[in-house]
Amino acid sequence: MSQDSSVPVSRRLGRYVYPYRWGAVLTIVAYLGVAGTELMLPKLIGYAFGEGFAKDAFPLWMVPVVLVGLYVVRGLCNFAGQYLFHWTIARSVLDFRTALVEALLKLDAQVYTRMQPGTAVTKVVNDPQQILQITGDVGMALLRDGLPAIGLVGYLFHLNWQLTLLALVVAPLLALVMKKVNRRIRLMSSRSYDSQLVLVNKVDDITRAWRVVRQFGAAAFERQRFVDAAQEVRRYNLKAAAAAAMAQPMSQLVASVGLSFIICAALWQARAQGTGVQQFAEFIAALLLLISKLRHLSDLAAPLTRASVVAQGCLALMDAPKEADTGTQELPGPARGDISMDAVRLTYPGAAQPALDGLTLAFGAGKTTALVGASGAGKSSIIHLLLGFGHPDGGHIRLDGADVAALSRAALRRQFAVVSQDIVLFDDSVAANIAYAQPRDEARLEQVLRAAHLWDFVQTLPEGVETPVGANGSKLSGGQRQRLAIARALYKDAPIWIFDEATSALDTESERAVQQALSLWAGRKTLIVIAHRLSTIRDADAIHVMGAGKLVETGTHAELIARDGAYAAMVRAQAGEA
Ligand SMILES: Nc1ncnc2c1ncn2[C@@H]1O[C@H](COP(=O)(O)OP(=O)(O)OP(=O)(O)O)[C@@H](O)[C@H]1O
Repeated sequence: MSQDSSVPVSRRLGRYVYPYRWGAVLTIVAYLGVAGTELMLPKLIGYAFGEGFAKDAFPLWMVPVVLVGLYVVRGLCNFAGQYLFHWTIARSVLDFRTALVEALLKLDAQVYTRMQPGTAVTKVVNDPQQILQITGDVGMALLRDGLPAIGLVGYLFHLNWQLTLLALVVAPLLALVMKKVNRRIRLMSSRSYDSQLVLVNKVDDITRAWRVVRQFGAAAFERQRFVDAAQEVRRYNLKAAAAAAMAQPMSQLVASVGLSFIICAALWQARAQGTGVQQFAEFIAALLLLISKLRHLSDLAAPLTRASVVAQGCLALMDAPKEADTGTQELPGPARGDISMDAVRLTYPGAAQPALDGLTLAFGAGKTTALVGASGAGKSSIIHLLLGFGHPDGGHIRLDGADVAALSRAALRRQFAVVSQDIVLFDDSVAANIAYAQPRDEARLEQVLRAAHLWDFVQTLPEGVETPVGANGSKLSGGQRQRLAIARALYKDAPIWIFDEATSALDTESERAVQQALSLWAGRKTLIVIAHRLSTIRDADAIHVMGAGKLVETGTHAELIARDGAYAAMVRAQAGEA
């Protein structure tokens, strides 16, 4: 949790508006200009009719000049007010969104396992605009109705301070009623917001899993799930609207109690002290005007509460645990690639069993080391720790003798190129996916495309290397996606290469690409291969066999076959399957 979580929401949002405060101030000035010209209009018309009938009055051409001039000034002020208002909001939203995406990029790995992509999209893209737009609109309405309300209170004091004080007696009652109404609005808005996130994630699921949905003929099922979730949103939105609709009648009810109270008191005062009817009428007229302003102000409670609920959602994302990057040590250049794990333990939050249970093993520099073992044995968890996505609960991991925990995450991750089980591609071109976040070098691009056996395929694409690959590479085949990921890893040219082989069978050409990539690097890079098909790793310098988070046995293929243990049994089992 960040320290910021104890700072009030309004103050935290204010930080994003503060740099553009002059925009806000000028907006107010512009709107004061609009109000000023509006006030001048009746005055000028009165003047024109009052003075204009005399023979030697002002020349007639002044009428259109002044009138049109006034409207021009009013129009300019109005335009400037709107423009400055949106300028301030847009700038603040940009900064707020940027801060949110920065937080998103630094989240702890565990947070991603809990958060659906739709939630992140809503919080980073939609919510900041909604929050600051509502807050801005409410601010403008406060200026429009709040300032005159304060003026009216002053005027009432001027007219009759005793009666005004009496009128203010209902203020605490009004505050109490509004507090109760607001609490209900907050509760319902918060439920509506949560249910809306559920709805967003349903759409996210439908889009992401469209193949599964169709395969299972589950369109009607998904539709119903969506409608159920949408019903929840509707229900809470209606409840929030009903709570908001209570604000005006309740505040008016309290005001009417106060008003009747005051009329009685004023009549009593008038009868006793003989106050004139005019003064009394003026007082009541001003009071009625004040009540009408309060009516508008009470309507602001609902949007403001909604904005505060949404803001809390965004700020919760900002406060979510960040990846700890306490290591400060840098590596001067590429690592040699000597990795050792010493009595490493890892238990994921909420897991009953440790994923790694006192694991001790090594990956030699420039060697090809394979990790094999049953599903869930802990192979990916080793990679998880090597890349610094998590921290061991016990033991040490060393890279070239340096404790990995002491290295900065950036220095550590620069040493690795990874082809993971789940290939993740960006909705961008072939080239952009390969030279991801790195300077583009055409010759190198061709070289890695050829090495990954993709060059010929890419030549057949309509736009060559500039062809978009679709959402997560959906326009490519499974094998092509895998080879693209290999090309990306080749392009990164890191000293340690991790290949987490997919369990699904590769087509022959992809398998050949994998084999060639492995042989291309064998002896030159430190290779860590998580293998499911043992044929891939026959030539490995060492094979670590894992079981239940522990190292079961280790050796070369020949040694392990000779030992006739777990590895030999796995080889026999796969030979039987083949
Ligand atoms: N984020 C997580 N939270 C909780 N438990 C996890 C998490 N990731 C993995 N596990 C658990 O840790 C154990 C080891 O998982 P790991 O992914 O390392 O196995 P693996 O050997 O790579 O399996 P596979 O060959 O199927 O990929 C499993 O029991 C798994 O359920």
